[in-house]
Amino acid sequence: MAAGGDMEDGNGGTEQRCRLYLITPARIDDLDAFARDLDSALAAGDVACLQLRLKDVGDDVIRTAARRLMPVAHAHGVAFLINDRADLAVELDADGVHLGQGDGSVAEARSLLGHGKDIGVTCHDSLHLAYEAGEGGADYVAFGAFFPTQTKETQHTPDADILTVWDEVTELPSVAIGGITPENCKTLAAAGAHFVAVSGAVWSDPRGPAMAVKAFNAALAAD
Ligand SMILES: Cc1ncc(COP(=O)(O)OP(=O)(O)O)c(N)n1
Ligand SMILES: Cc1ncsc1CCOP(=O)(O)O
Ligand SMILES: [Mg+2]
Repeated sequence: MAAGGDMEDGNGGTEQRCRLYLITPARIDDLDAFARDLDSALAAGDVACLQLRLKDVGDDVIRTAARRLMPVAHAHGVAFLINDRADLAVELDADGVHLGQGDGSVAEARSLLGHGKDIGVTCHDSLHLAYEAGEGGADYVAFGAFFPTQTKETQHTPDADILTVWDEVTELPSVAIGGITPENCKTLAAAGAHFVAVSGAVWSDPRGPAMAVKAFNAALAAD
């Protein structure tokens, strides 16, 4: 799905249907140390995508982080998306953008990014928002938060059934997000999620991010 990295979902013939989608912490104090952690995490197993999700920082901080981290992602064949900002995604030649309901339209992002890039849309617990995003030309829709999370204040807590319904009515990939761990991710994959988007359970794992990636891939591969 993306030029610089492989965001193909499992339906593309890979042996594992549901794949891991990583999201950076909202704040990265030591960029070089994070880049080393990222490199070891991506070397540890299959990851479809990394989303740079810095919050409450200036554009130059996002630019610096993207220029340091995108090459690491691409070295492992991992797509690199920017959160919120289609304009920066274009400027930085990222593989796409993730848009929340307040981050501008798919049409606007597509006019900036063109068709070779991935545009994802937050759809909370709403099939209506997902249909709207799909009709607008989104490349994936994201539902969540499925489990309690400390990473983001969320009002929406969908049931996993929404993933099954979505999988039955369309081939447009779905991403599940919110409090996902190696212990609970399989329920979402079994329900139909094409990707599980994860932040805290990887970057805050006391065993280190590489062991967390291994644990997720072991859980997602298990029957
Ligand atoms: C894959 C994925 N899904 C949902 C979100 C949340 O986006 P949004 O609602 O715009 O909230 P912020 O992440 O911008 O705080 C996401 N970033 N990625
Ligand atoms: C960005 C976002 N959107 C809904 S929940 C969430 C946080 C995901 O992070 P974590 O995997 O740590 O719960
Ligand atoms: Mg957003």
